[in-house]
Amino acid sequence: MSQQAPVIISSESPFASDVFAKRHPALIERLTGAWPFGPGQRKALSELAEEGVHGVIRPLPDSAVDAQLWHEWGSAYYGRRWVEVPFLWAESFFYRRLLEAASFFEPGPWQGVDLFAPFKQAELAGEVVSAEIAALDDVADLADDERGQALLLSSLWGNRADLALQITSGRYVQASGLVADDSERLWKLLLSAPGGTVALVADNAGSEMLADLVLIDHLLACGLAGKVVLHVKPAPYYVSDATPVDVADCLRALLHGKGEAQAISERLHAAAAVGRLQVRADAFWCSPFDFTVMPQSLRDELGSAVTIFKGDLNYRRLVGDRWWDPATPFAEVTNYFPGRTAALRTLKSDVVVGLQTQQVGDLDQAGTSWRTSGTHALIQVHP
Ligand SMILES: O=P(O)(O)OC[C@@]1(O)O[C@H](CO)[C@@H](O)[C@@H]1O
Repeated sequence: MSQQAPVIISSESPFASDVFAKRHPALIERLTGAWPFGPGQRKALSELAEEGVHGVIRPLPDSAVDAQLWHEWGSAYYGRRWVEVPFLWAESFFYRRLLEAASFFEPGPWQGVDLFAPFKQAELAGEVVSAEIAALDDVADLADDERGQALLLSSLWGNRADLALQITSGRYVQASGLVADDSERLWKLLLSAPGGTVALVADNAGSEMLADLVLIDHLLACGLAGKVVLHVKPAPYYVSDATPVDVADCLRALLHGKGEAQAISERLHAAAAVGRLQVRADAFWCSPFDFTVMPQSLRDELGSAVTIFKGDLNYRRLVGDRWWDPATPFAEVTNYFPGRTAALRTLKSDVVVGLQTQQVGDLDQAGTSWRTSGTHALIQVHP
């Protein structure tokens, strides 16, 4: 890479500043409304809300399971205001502190309880998901390549169903357009190594995971993938990020859907039983770093697969959460990554690469918040 762009510090970005000033306090308010938390948890949550807006970053208590790790990871940041440190690190630590406040890792009744479950479950039981499940019967009649493209786009736009984004922006945002579309290259890549391993690094549960599972079924059924490894988060994170339980919930929703949905769920269960579909939840996915410091074991694993990264956060971590010139080639910033890579992402933060300068000018002129509102999306592939 010729030159690294500066890392995004939240105070330099109106979008990132708002995440701390508005999104996090609103989320904490919703959580306190959704759970019968006791006084200790309520106090910890309201202190976290206050700290995020007016205070300085406090470390985890020494008694926390991973206190030592986070003490190291954040040594340069404790005692500073949340918006004055790298956005990527601070958001990740916020979600870790949220779990601490809700006693997620502590032995006791709240241990392992997904505090975002009420929101995830409401989405899965909602009309959007029912309509998606019903529509699968029509998609099944399409020719293979047409069906593949329809499922790829549905997995891509499923990323708009982001519960963190909805907390401050209302329900679903209207889709607008693709600012980069390497989908043809992605199909060529998959066709060039049929029967290989595809790694799908997932983002959100619910509607998006449902679409991801349907795409995975297609890749396995057409022989484009011999095996799919579905990477999810080991713990609740960024509100709607999928965990293994969310994968199981989506498979169950498909199973109860009858018709093609039921058939997909049965095929995926069968694939899981023989190891053709594997679910992995590596601790690295909840760490506050970009993928340049990915552990060697994960690098090796993804290096021999075609890896599809879903969503905004994975994009920020793949290209680096930096103030890139949007015309910087995607290949240049992902060159360090060991394998063949695709990013499927709706744009929900400042970071973007691989666009044309003229195109960026036109988008800026249109006056919309195209980089952060989830109205635009991209499919980028390397090599
Ligand atoms: O990874 P996802 O679910 O697509 O998006 C995560 C997100 O909602 O969280 C961050 C702000 O809180 C942004 O990067 C992005 O908007």
